[in-house]
Amino acid sequence: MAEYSTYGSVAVLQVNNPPLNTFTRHVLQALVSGLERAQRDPAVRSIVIAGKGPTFPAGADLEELLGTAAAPLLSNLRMVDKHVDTCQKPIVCAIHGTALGGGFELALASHYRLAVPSATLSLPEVHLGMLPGAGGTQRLPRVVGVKSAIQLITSGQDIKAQQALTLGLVDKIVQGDLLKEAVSFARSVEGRPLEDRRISQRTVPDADKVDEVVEATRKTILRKARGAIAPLTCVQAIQASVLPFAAGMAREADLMTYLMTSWQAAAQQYVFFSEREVRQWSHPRDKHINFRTAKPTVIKSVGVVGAGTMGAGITISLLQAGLKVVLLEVNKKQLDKAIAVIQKTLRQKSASQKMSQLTTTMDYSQLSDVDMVIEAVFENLRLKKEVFRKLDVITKPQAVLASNTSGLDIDKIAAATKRPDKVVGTHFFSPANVMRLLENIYGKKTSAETVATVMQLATTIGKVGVLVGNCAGFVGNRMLGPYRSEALFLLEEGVDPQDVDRAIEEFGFPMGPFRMTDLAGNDIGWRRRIEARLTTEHGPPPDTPALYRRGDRYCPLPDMLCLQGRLGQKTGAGCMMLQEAKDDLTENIYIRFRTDGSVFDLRRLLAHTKTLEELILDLLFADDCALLAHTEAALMSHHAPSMCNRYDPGSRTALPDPVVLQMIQDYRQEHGFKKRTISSQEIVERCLYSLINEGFHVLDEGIASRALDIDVIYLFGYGWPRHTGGPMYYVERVIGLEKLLRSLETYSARYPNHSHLQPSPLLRDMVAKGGSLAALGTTDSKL
Ligand SMILES: C/C=C(\C)C(=O)SCCNC(=O)CCNC(=O)[C@H](O)C(C)(C)COP(=O)(O)OP(=O)(O)OC[C@H]1O[C@@H](n2cnc3c(N)ncnc32)[C@H](O)[C@@H]1OP(=O)(O)O
Repeated sequence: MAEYSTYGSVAVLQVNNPPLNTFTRHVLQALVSGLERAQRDPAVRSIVIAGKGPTFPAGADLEELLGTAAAPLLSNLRMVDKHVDTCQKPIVCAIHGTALGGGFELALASHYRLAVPSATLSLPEVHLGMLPGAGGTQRLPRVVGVKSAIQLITSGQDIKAQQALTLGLVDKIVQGDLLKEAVSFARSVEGRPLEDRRISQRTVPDADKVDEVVEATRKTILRKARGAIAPLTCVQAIQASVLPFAAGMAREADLMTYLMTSWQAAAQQYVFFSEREVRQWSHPRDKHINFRTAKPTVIKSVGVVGAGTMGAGITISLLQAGLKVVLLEVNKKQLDKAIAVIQKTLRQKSASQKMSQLTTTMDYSQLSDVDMVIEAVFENLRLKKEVFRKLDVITKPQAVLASNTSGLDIDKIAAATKRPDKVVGTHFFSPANVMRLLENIYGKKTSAETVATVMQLATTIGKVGVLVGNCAGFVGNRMLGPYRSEALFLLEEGVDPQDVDRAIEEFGFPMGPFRMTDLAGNDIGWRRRIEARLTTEHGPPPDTPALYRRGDRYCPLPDMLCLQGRLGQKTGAGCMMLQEAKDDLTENIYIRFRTDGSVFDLRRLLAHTKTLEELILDLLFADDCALLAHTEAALMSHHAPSMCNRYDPGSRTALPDPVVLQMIQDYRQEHGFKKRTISSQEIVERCLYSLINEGFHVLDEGIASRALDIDVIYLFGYGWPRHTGGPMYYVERVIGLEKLLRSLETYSARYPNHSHLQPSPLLRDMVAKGGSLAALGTTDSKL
């Protein structure tokens, strides 16, 4: 637990609790015993505290902190820190790996800190809905000042050793053998006065500005917190650091109790474990196939087909993980553009050496030797099948073939090959090198080995991989469907788009449904609806009622907006940016017409905006697959007006567009909708409850195996607010399943033709039998 040894006058205490040396009550008791022994021994004149194995303590043991042992654990930690702080012999912390939370707090209570260059320090408690409750909020500001302490504690960000040295958090960076250096350093400071080494005895450098600093940062913290209570509570604790140390500690302890007993802390700790639990996957249809039984194929090289935004992002992720990549793109200009983006991103990350692992090509035969291919071409089933047919012939028989699709049928794609067992879906989220989620989709014939391979790939490239079944939209986008529909129905009834967005953003989403579709591109859903024959590129299908499709209520507003060329924010601009974007546009439009054998005069085109929209449509639905890649490029640089908002040049701030508001008003009048005032609560409930209700269907059908899989998908792919634990956790632990059922019953009685508001049979069953989502398919008792 804490190994004791002496090197002459130096006692060394090494925390030994693999794998991360986290603090349990027993570890802390062992540390206290070690400290007492060293203090008692007259031959010992200094003490070194270090971590055995790969790291310095990574903080309190969360499993213990979640249970009934939380209070004793915390009080033990505070006691250890007090022992260390007040010790009459100098204590040196030797830091390697990650000194996190309580580990970093122990280091701050010590008199000296040495670190290896690769060490990372941080106080990440805010991500767990807590604050650094063992003196972190009191000692850190005494070193770095209130302003920096607020920044570091409310973000929970990593501090690399060099930065820690600059901030005065570390006294020395050690290049060689850390323990040896720490022992000799400890020996060198023996007998020196300790008073100025005790951080607790220092004053906060910017104490006179504390109120000013808090006032200046409060608004930003509140905005970033999106409803989480921990960040502002951390600030309150930091504010108390200007008080005498003991008073500040008492304030910290009170605020810690408040947070520790909040539902938000429980939700965020659930998120922590769920993020890791998804790695322990099992096949929803056959539990014998799981992370323990299925062996992944070793992947060393990956082909990426398509160098659009997604393909480039995926390539960056793979290169950053040290994999070899062959990037294939049939369009030379697009390929060059992607190479420039990849180069720039890797350079920003100081990882330019990774470029040597990249081969770019326009020739499919270059993929003959890769272990796996990720296809990332335009979202079009015909095109994807064509690509898979080619890949099946060219790649080695054992290569895994993955499709980056956001909702197309994996079985249909697999059927284009003679190796359906090796075909799988890998749904990356945009930007693919930034977003953590990877939704992995198995088809009917996908083998256990292939599933294990893509789940392993997620871990290798630092993503959170979640295994799901095959259905339209998989888990994430399928659940988003009812949410979007309900948002549109709210427009019909009298809410303006920005009011729907505001209510959802107040709940904690970074973006409401309309800003989100504006950003992603409204044409994506439109194309999908056209493929599903719910609409056409010219308007509703003939002989179709305007507000119904196949017996279901349908809101045609987004189709109407797309028909007017309101395709989305794309590169962040509305009509006003169109003029400034001419050059890019010229290039892409030129490509398209060269393929046609003709050259088009863009200036004439811009003079007739309608013609431009027609051209975009023409490109979108072009039969020639080769054109589709150009289409994506053309659309990316086409600064079309957004669906519901306008955007000032260079800004991402959505402004309500009077044109759209008028259009919605005319629409309400035409279809006899009577405008009524709708509360934010109703907006949030109807949108989110219909999404969650779909989650119950997804579980019922075995598309997701566990509620936590859905939560992780929403947390890491869709911006669901982390402090609520995810949609399924939130509804079970905060709202209550019974209340969800009653609300859905009320809304579905009021809107009998909104099918997604009809409570799912699984929900009804659970409420009737008192079942629990947490227990459904969960493999681990931690949660
Ligand atoms: C009051 C509160 C106080 C005083 C605190 O200290 S709160 C805790 C502060 N510390 C943290 O928040 C650290 C959390 N852990 C991490 O950030 C990471 O685990 C890591 C950076 C330390 C290591 O990352 P990585 O190498 O990727 O490993 P994993 O994240 O996969 O973790 C390996 C297994 O260890 C379990 N784990 C990690 N941290 C803790 C912890 N603090 N308590 C208990 N268990 C922890 C994690 O769940 C993994 O378990 P398995 O999934 O393998 O079963």
